[in-house]
This record gives sequence, structure tokens and C-alpha cells, in this order.
Amino acid sequence: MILSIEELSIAGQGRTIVDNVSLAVREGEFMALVGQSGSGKSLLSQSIGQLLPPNLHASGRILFEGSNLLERTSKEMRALRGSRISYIFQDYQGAFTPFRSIGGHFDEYQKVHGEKSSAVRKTKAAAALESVGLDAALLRRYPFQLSGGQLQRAAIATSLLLSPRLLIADEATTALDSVSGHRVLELLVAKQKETGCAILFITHDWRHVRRYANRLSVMKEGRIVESGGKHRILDHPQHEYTRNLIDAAPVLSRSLKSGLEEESR
Ligand SMILES: Nc1ncnc2c1ncn2[C@@H]1O[C@H](COP(=O)(O)OP(=O)(O)OP(=O)(O)O)[C@@H](O)[C@H]1O
Repeated sequence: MILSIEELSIAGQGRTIVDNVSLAVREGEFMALVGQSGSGKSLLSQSIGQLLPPNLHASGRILFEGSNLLERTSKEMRALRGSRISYIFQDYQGAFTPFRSIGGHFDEYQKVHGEKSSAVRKTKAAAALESVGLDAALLRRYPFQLSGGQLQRAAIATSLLLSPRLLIADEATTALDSVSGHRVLELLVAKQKETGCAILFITHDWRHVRRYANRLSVMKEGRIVESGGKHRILDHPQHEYTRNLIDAAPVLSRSLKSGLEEESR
């Protein structure tokens, strides 16, 4: 296991939002987390990197590479985020400061994580951008001069720059049109194969679950109601809530919900 969340609860102001959740992500796998809006998926993912809003508190254990992340200091977490654990958010525009060039972002990111040579930083930035299918000339542009799809690609390039072992993608394609979203996801999966990192993928889009996930967990009202292999859950859901979610997804209308007949992944 690369990540093992054990009995995690997230609470604040007298309310428990995530309630005693356990969830494991295996080395190199694509793990999807689905469930209704407000069930606590984003907060769960934020707690992994100690990114919870200050009014909320997490308890339990989040084991990553042998230690409990909830016990790490803020300084240790800053070093870990971006290097061993990376995030891609729905709001990719928020990941960029408007008046700093794309190259400036790559440069700063590498500086923060200890790369002292400006020449190395430049070479790595160009290679990273090219690795996600973007021209290195875009390094000179500003975020508002790139399309949404290009910016999200640049965000993916940044988050993979230091070869993290775990990538957390919280509705990473929701803000993109479906063609750009599809391309970004294809890219993410290709990069995953190349680097071997695990992905925790939060989504409402069952097409993505069916196409890319190895396993999934279903969340409802702060609890995980069901976890397992994709084919088991899509074709033989055990919990009524999972059955309802799958039945409500029009894209899953084939004879086998997992699409096992036509897709092998
Ligand atoms: N800072 C906060 N203080 C108190 N409650 C919060 C805070 N942030 C989020 N919540 C509440 O916690 C619950 C879970 O929110 P979360 O964003 O994790 O849900 P989600 O499953 O990711 O939803 P969606 O699929 O719509 O993104 C929601 O009821 C939300 O309103």
C-alpha cells in the first residue's frame, strides 16, 4: 500500500463530516472515489496533504511511506507536497498566479523544492511542458494566454515534475469541455504508466471510472459504503446506494456496467 487511511474522521464546529473512514491506495493503481456532492470526498483528499480549512480537524491515521501524515509538522508537509504527494484540482486557474509567466511558475516550484541550478530548472521546465504535449515556447506566456486544456496540462506537468508517488486529482477535468477533459485524462493515465505513481481520482463521471479505474470506493454522508475492484462494484454492487448511483448514470447502459466486454483496463 502506498497510502492507508485508517479510521479517519474530520470534524469541526460540533459536526462530524467524515466519519471513521478507512481507505487504501495501492502502489501504482488508479483508485476512484465517487459519491454524492457533500459526502466528504474533497475534505478527505485535502486531509491527506494537511490542506484542511483551519476550522476543521482530522483524527485517525493517514499512513504514507511508513509514517502517519497527521503527525507530520507543517514544514515536513510542505516538503512532502509536490515532491512525494501532488495535487491536481478542478480549479486549475487557481493553481497559477495571473501575472507570473508559466516558466516563472515552474522555476519557483523547483526552487522551493531545492533545485539550485537555474540552467537545470530551465531544462526541466521545458522538458516537463513538452512531456504533456505543449510547446516549450509557452513557458514565456502568462496563464490567461493559455486555453483551459493547456493550463490543466501545464498543471499536470507541474504536479509530476518531481515524480510523486501519489497524485490526488480532485475533479481534475470537471471544468473542461468533454474533449479536452478526455485528452487530459488520457495524458494523466499515460504519465501514470510512465512514472508508476498511484492516483486517487475523485470524480462524478462514471465514464472515467469505467475506463480508467482499477478499484473504487463509494462515499455517502461522510462514510465509505463500499470499496472494491471496478468490475465487482460496477457489475455486482452490494450496497443499495451504489446500485442507485450506477443506475442513475446514463453512460453505464451497456450489458455489463464495467464495460468488461469491450475494455480490458
Ligand atoms: N470549512 C468547512 N467548514 C465546515 N463545513 C465544511 C467546510 N468545507 C466543507 N464543508 C462541508 O463538508 C461537507 C463535505 O464537503 P466536500 O467538499 O468534502 O464534499 P464532496 O463530496 O467533495 O462534494 P462535491 O462532490 O460536491 O465536490 C459539505 O457538507 C460541505 O459543505
